[in-house]
Amino acid sequence: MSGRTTVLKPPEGAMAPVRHPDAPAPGELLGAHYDQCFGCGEQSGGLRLRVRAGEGVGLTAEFTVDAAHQGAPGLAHGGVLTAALDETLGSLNWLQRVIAVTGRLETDFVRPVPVGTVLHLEARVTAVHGRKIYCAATGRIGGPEGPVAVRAEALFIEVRVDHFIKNGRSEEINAALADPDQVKVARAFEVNP
Ligand SMILES: CCCCCCCCCCCCCCCC(=O)SCCNC(=O)CCNC(=O)[C@H](O)C(C)(C)COP(=O)(O)OP(=O)(O)OC[C@H]1O[C@@H](n2cnc3c(N)ncnc32)[C@H](O)[C@@H]1OP(=O)(O)O
Repeated sequence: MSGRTTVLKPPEGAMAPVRHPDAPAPGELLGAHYDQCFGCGEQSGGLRLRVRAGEGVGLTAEFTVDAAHQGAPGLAHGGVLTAALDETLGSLNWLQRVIAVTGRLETDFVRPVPVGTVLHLEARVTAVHGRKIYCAATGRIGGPEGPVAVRAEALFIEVRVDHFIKNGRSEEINAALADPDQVKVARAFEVNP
């Protein structure tokens, strides 16, 4: 796509993404990866994104823009829309059973998105090269087949659980480590990839 930085173009030798055999079935709702997550958790003012597994290494998500998400009066803030794209793209990792963080994310804002709108998101991994995961997403308004309002391309980088343990504030890390279910998911990805 014109205007994109070259780092978002998969290099020669990049591979097609592989859906993990234990990935959630198409149509299955993916739960929050962390209940305090701004994107998929339940906290007030958050995005409360609902993500469903799709076919291949793809998925869909819905984000309802509410008054807490405004930039201009009655319109969604661009950074909030980018966060919705980021969260949707990050959820793709669950289909590959890897843990990865956003390295680069480029967003096109095509149409303004009014408060009250349901943003219908769709994302897919396009290529993988070593730890680098290339992916793309769109957000449509007026229905899943409606016009594109936002779109993004991104590069995620695979990391180990240690990335969070080393860098996260100890208060939240200790609470997460004390929650066996949360850690079980993260460990399962690493021990049994
Ligand atoms: C108890 C705990 C439970 C935890 C349970 C799991 C929870 C799972 C939560 C997931 C959450 C998701 C939420 C939504 C997604 C976010 O929003 S994630 C948050 C936003 N992102 C970040 O905070 C990332 C901050 N950045 C970093 O930490 C580091 O820069 C990175 C990305 C880990 C890379 O550092 P690194 O591992 O040292 O990698 P490095 O060797 O520099 O680079 C590797 C390759 O990537 C390329 N690369 C790296 N950065 C970039 C970049 N910015 N642009 C272009 N290329 C890049 C390099 O050029 C290199 O390429 P090659 O030489 O291999 O061709």
